[in-house]
Amino acid sequence: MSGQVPEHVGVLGGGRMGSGVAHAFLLAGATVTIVDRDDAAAGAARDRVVRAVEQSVARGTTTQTAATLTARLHAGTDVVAFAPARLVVEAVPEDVGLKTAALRRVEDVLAPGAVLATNTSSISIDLLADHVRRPETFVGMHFFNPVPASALVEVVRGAATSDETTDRARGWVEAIRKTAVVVNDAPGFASSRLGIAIGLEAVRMLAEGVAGAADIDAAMTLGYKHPVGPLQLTDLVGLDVRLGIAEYLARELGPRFEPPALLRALVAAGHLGRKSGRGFYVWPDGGAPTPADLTGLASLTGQASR
Ligand SMILES: NC(=O)c1ccc[n+]([C@@H]2O[C@H](COP(=O)([O-])OP(=O)(O)OC[C@H]3O[C@@H](n4cnc5c(N)ncnc54)[C@H](O)[C@@H]3O)[C@@H](O)[C@H]2O)c1
Repeated sequence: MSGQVPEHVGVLGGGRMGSGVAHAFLLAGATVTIVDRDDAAAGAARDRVVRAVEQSVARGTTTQTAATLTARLHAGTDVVAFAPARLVVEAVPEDVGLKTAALRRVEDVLAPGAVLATNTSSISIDLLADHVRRPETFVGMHFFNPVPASALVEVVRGAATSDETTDRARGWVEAIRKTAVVVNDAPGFASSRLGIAIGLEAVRMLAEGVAGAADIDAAMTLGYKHPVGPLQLTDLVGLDVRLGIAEYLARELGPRFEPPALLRALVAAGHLGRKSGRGFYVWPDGGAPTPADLTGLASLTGQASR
């Protein structure tokens, strides 16, 4: 296990998650190379990381200067730049075809022994491992959004991931001052599976009239010290996103993850949560959310609502 980050870290796809991963490894002392699909995307990725670095310096999260940190940041479009990396984290969009092609391209330039990690939030590690030549050095590193504010990384080991690869990934997570949980490859890993289970039950309770949205959320924030209640969290993540994950888990794990009719009705009505201004709550610009009136929609589901 390593208490240090690798000297060189590669990040494929410098979007929301990739730029966060790059920022975390830069702060921990690595030289970080981001590769994105074209010059514009690579430039945007670099700008995102530079902004995040400047914020960290302003907040006093690091004693290094922004200039020192960004001197170790590179962004481009050719995966050949990953050749010196001991770790590459893939963070391209959640699409099996895109990811398998990208992983193969990266593996072609990596030195034997380098670890190739994927930040997939739902795709099976074993499924992706079927497309790489060295599955023993392939592992999931599931970062959470936003990366700088999140304390957790799920290290997801596939059937072929070696103990050494798992230990190195766990050590690197600790070196960027986050906590690793090691999870065997399974649909939804640990975090999404538990989070969705609570979220779906909260929607069913709302539809059955057990309690209103604010009371259901308070039961978890005050009763269980969750930072956000399950219905408000569903609004923040996006009802459409959570519906997609629930459908996937229902296919993989059975009917206990079947999405409630109320969730489907809200998505069909375009009530997707904060991003559309309305979900289980109404989200006024700059104001505090208030529980939405779901009477009409709940009746569409054929279930009682209060
Ligand atoms: N957003 C989240 O909350 C979250 C949380 C955990 C994990 N994830 C996972 O992280 C991954 C990335 O998600 P995101 O939200 O950062 O997406 P994003 O759309 O913000 O970023 C994707 C990046 O990949 C780049 N890209 C696309 N095709 C590419 C290619 N062929 N080669 C190189 N770069 C390419 C895009 O230009 C973009 O910069 C997904 O697998 C997602 O499931 C997302």
